[in-house]
Amino acid sequence: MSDNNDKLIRQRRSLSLAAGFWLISAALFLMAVLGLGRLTFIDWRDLRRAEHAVVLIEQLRLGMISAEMASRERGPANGVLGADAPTPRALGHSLNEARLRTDQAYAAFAQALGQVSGDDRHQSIGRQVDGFQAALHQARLRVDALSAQPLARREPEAIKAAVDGMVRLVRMLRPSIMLVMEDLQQDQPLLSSTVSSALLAAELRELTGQLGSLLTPALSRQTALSDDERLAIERMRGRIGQLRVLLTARVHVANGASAVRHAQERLERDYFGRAEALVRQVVQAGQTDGRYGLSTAEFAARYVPDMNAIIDMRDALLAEALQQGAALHLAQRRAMAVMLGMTGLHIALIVLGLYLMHRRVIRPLSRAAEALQAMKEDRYVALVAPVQGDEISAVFDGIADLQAQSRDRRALEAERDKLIERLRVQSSTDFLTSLPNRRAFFEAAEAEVARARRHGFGLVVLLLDVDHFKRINDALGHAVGDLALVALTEVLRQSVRQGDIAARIGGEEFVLLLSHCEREDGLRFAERLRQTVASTVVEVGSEHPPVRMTVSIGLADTQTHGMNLDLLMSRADHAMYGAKRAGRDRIEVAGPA
Ligand SMILES: Nc1nc2c(ncn2[C@@H]2O[C@H](COP(=O)(O)OP(=O)(O)OP(=O)(O)O)[C@@H](O)[C@H]2O)c(=O)[nH]1
Repeated sequence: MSDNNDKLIRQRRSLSLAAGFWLISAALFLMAVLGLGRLTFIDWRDLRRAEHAVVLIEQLRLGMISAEMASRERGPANGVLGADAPTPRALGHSLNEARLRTDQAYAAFAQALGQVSGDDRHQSIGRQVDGFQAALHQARLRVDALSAQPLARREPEAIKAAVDGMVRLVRMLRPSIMLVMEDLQQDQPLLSSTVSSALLAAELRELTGQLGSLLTPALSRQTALSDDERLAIERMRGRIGQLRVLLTARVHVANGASAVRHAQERLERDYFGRAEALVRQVVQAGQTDGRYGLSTAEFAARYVPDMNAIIDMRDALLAEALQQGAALHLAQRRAMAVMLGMTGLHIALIVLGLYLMHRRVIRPLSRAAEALQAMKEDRYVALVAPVQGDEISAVFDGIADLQAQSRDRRALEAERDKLIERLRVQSSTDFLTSLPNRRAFFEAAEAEVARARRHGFGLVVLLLDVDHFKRINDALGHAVGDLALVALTEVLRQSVRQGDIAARIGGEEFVLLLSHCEREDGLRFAERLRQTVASTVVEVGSEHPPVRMTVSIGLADTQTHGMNLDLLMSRADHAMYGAKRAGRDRIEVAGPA
């Protein structure tokens, strides 16, 4: 029993299945949300990077165009520096247009850089923007001041300084472009390789421009090249050659788009074919007699258009990078959409799974547990399975069977108990008079003797026997005898007090145990009883005359005979026979044994 109680207490202390389920559900849900949230965040970050890459490529494009325009501005600037003052109208006009283009390109670049603000790197870009604008202004002032002087008074060093000032401008743009490039390299290494090829093309454009500028002084003089000029030109051609190899290798390795390959073919044909041949021709002439057979303007008219192939190459590479960026962006958006869809589906599945688990397993199990618990207290809770035909419904069917069996068992037990009670009553009751029988009398009398012994009160035993009862039977029949016995029983019942015991212990033999009673009182009671019986007339129907009875009574008491039921009974019996012997219808008090 105590083992069972312990088990019950342990069960109550442990977490219930439903509470455990909610706890695990919450943990599972949280883990799913965190895990999927993290994956979604990674996809979102990649998407932002892809978006950002497109912005960076655009910045680089604008940066390269700014460098190109600054480089292009050198053409009309050189023209103005080579022409006598006042500057011819057409030259001045084309210089102004070139300057406007540089300004516009640079303004667009600076604005694009300004869009990405905040961190230190972009603050340093801001400083570089300011520095470039100041240098541009200075370089232009120098060109303007020099071109305002007559040609003859312009010192070659001053011209060189003015030209160098313009060349330096392009170099000044490089740090800003490289900062953006670094960002791109970090975010999208694949794209950065295409963009760095475009940077190589832009660099090539710059060097080819500078090569043109190196040839221009000798062409305008129409004299042979000086040693310094030849050295500078060869160096420049060497660097251009290196860039060509690098660019070709990159395009080859990257196996670029057809637009890039076409641009490269054009580059080989236009610049490295025609323009390079022109340069070779000029250099050869410059190494001998300086008879070039063409003026600066004629050289520029043939050389500069072929340089456009380099810009086309750069733009094709940039377009390719932008396309790659857009494809990457699209792929990331798709990945993001798929991830969001999967996340939603995942969470929905988890919620659905938990809901079904709760509805179909946890809640029915709790109900089953309640029903089983209630069955112990004889309460029968009806169970309806959420789904028919599954394991839970089988459990519910089993519980319903158990409930039915339990109900039947309880009913049988109740019936059995009633039967036992009836048998118990029957086994201790005389069937004719309904008085306690001999066995029941002794049981009750023993208990009363024990109580009297404990509390010290007295008892009196009266043993009654109907006088000549056989005669009534013989004369009037057994049935009349029975009626007489029932009438006598009624007299006895009405005579005794509550707490006294009246019983039938033989055929026409009765006993009374008077509680809290001493001998004298018992004797008075017996006398009254004897008289009552003697005066009782028993009507036994119209066929027979009424019956009268007398009784002989033997009296024993605890004061005289002690607290011993057997002794009291035998002494009372003895006294009763004494009364019979003495003539009947009398009372005999038993003397000490
Ligand atoms: N009708 C009826 N008679 C019973 C019952 N039990 C015992 N008897 C009868 O009671 C009579 C008892 O007779 P006896 O023992 O000879 O005694 P008695 O005739 O009463 O004479 P004394 O006792 O000597 O006065 C018998 O005839 C029994 O058959 C009963 O339940 N019903």
